[in-house]
Amino acid sequence: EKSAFGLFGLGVMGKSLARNLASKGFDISLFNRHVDGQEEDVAKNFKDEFEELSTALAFDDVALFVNSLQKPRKVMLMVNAGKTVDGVIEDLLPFLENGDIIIDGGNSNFNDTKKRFDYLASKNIRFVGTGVSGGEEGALKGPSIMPGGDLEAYKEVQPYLETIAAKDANDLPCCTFIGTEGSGHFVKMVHNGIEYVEMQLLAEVFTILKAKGHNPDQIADILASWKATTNSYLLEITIDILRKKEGNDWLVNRIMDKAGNKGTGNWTTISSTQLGVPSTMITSALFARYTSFYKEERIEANRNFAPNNTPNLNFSAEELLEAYHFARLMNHYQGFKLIQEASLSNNWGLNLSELSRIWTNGCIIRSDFMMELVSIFKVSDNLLKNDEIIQRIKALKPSAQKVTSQCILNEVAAPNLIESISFLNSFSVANSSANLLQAQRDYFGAHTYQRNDDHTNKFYHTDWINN
Ligand SMILES: O=C(O)[C@H](O)[C@@H](O)[C@H](O)[C@H](O)COP(=O)(O)O
Repeated sequence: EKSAFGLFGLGVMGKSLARNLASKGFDISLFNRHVDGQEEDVAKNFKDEFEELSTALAFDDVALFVNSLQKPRKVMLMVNAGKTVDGVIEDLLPFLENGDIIIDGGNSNFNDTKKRFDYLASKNIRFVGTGVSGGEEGALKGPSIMPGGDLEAYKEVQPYLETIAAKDANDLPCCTFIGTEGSGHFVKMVHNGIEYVEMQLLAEVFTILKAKGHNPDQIADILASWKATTNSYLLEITIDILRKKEGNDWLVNRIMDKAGNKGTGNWTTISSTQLGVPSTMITSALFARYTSFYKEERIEANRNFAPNNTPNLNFSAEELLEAYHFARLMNHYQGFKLIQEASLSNNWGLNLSELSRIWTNGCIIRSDFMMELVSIFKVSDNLLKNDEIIQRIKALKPSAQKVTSQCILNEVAAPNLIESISFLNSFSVANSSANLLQAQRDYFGAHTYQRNDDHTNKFYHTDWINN
């Protein structure tokens, strides 16, 4: 009996997706290469480990794996992003036939996905570049899935992806065709950018509440009280993490404060600069991770610059919650703005309401606020033009100003919270000082400028030195 679906690559996510597919009754084939120097047959051992995989077929030979699949073959790659994907595609190609489908479910760069889409199309192989979010547990119980590329090919794999996906509040799959080319991986990339900020904001709340003298358990209690107002998956896991003890100490206190990253936040920042979109929150969250890596220099800088008095932060936990929520609003505004701009510049025609719907469950940034965005984006694509959001920002801004200004005065590190209010301050200036930048550029480089009393597209140059 041939398998209906092939899963290539049994890392953390691959294993979870395989068990998810099998538990939904799909006949699947599994492939994992031999790990160098190890006799172990990864796929076979994995299959034998779980009841739900009893009917699955396991392979470490590419030809046998491909041959075990029904036509058109559907092969989902769950391998590391980058060159590995191209290598695996080259390994598969000799055994695939016209019309077969490759799905790349890793965190691939959307530019690579576009190239692979075109390359494989030239060989009559159909390609679906799909974002998969939810981590190990999400992939097992129901991730959020963001497929993009070949719509007809998507229709062939839709039953598998939609069946394993998380379900939204109306029991609809958190999986929808995003758009052509690398659009699926693009929105997954920005999902991760938004994720970076959500995590950084919680880290800054942790910093502030520590500076106010609270221990991790007390901070977990405060965050738990916030769930009623604005719950999210990341808030919930942060509470669990802060409660985790190791002996008499909290485990979090034993973890080295150097935050890693695997590239998606970096790519989001690069895309923002290329598209000319001020994703200042994502960039500052990424740079906060980079700053954390300068551990030795930070210790030295702490000796030279840090104040030796106890911070005097006289704002309430309620005001901190409002500042946190204000910053989350700015984060989601910037993230969806980047997606909207990329959609326009690539002609992807992305639907922000549908995108926020598939992010209401399964993914890392699922939250109560994301649930609201589904209906908000039905009204307008721009959060800062939505009446209800405008009123909410106005109501939250005083606390954001109070919390961030006191963090600055007390030298408490809160770059993302501070960036959120700084961004709105800049973004809500009708007449900014960019006119001086234009004059300076024209002064030293004759770069010309437009005049605000001439509404044609005319550009002017002034000889600032001789006249
Ligand atoms: O949506 C998800 O399931 C996660 O985002 C997942 O994709 C992964 O955990 C990130 O890649 C972590 O990214 P960093 O290693 O860059 O923090």
